[in-house]
Amino acid sequence: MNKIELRSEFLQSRLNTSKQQQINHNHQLVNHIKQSDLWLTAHSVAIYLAFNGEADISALLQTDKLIYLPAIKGQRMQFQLFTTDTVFETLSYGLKQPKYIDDLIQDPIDLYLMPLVAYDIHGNRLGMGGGFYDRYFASDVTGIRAGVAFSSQRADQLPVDQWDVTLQHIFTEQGHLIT
Ligand SMILES: Nc1nc2c(c(=O)[nH]1)N(C=O)[C@@H](CNc1ccc(C(=O)N[C@@H](CCC(=O)O)C(=O)O)cc1)CN2
Ligand SMILES: Nc1ncnc2c1ncn2[C@@H]1O[C@H](COP(=O)(O)OP(=O)(O)OP(=O)(O)O)[C@@H](O)[C@H]1O
Repeated sequence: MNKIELRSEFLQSRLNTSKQQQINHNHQLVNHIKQSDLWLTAHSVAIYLAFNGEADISALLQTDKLIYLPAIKGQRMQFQLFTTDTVFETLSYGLKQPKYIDDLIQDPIDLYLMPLVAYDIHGNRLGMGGGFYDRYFASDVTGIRAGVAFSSQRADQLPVDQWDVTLQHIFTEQGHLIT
């Protein structure tokens, strides 16, 4: 299967999980993340606001760490510091994000927790198809790349394009996988 077929299949299967199951899995996921050395040693962490049935780790917003959220404009994505003053906007397809700040200088971030549509145990990642994370990491970015997903989003072997950026870690409700 190609990426487009895999994406539609995994997006569909993600929507088939019951509400209660999702709540349980989100809770387990957040606990695995919070117990990990990755989280414990990071000062600044990029997370995301779940949409479209993604694993919801927004409980991590309540922390002493510096939390960053992605904001997109055109083809660009940057990570903006989340504070009590953060103003949000909702994009046409229902994605909520901090209002994009023009001419922002990107702070370095220790740990990136990324949403995904599917992953494999080699650390390959299939996203929404916008290429936002791939383009972001194509420029010199330090920081650890970790994917966040339900274990049902695991694929046997994803197709890989030359621009694809791999995951060094994956968190699911079942635990923490190092690729
Ligand atoms: N929660 C979350 N935030 C995120 C991402 C993500 O995957 N999840 N992104 C990771 O990249 C960026 C947003 N990326 C996106 C990439 C593609 C589409 C997209 O396919 N939009 C379709 C309409 C969607 C639909 O309803 O089918 C479109 O523009 O036509 C949306 C967002 C930044 N923030
Ligand atoms: N480094 C890059 N430079 C230019 N274009 C890129 C780069 N990385 C990805 N792209 C473009 O982004 C598009 C989407 O790529 P892909 O299908 O792998 O996205 P994805 O990883 O699923 O999405 P996302 O990263 O937003 O979650 C591709 O058509 C590709 O041309």
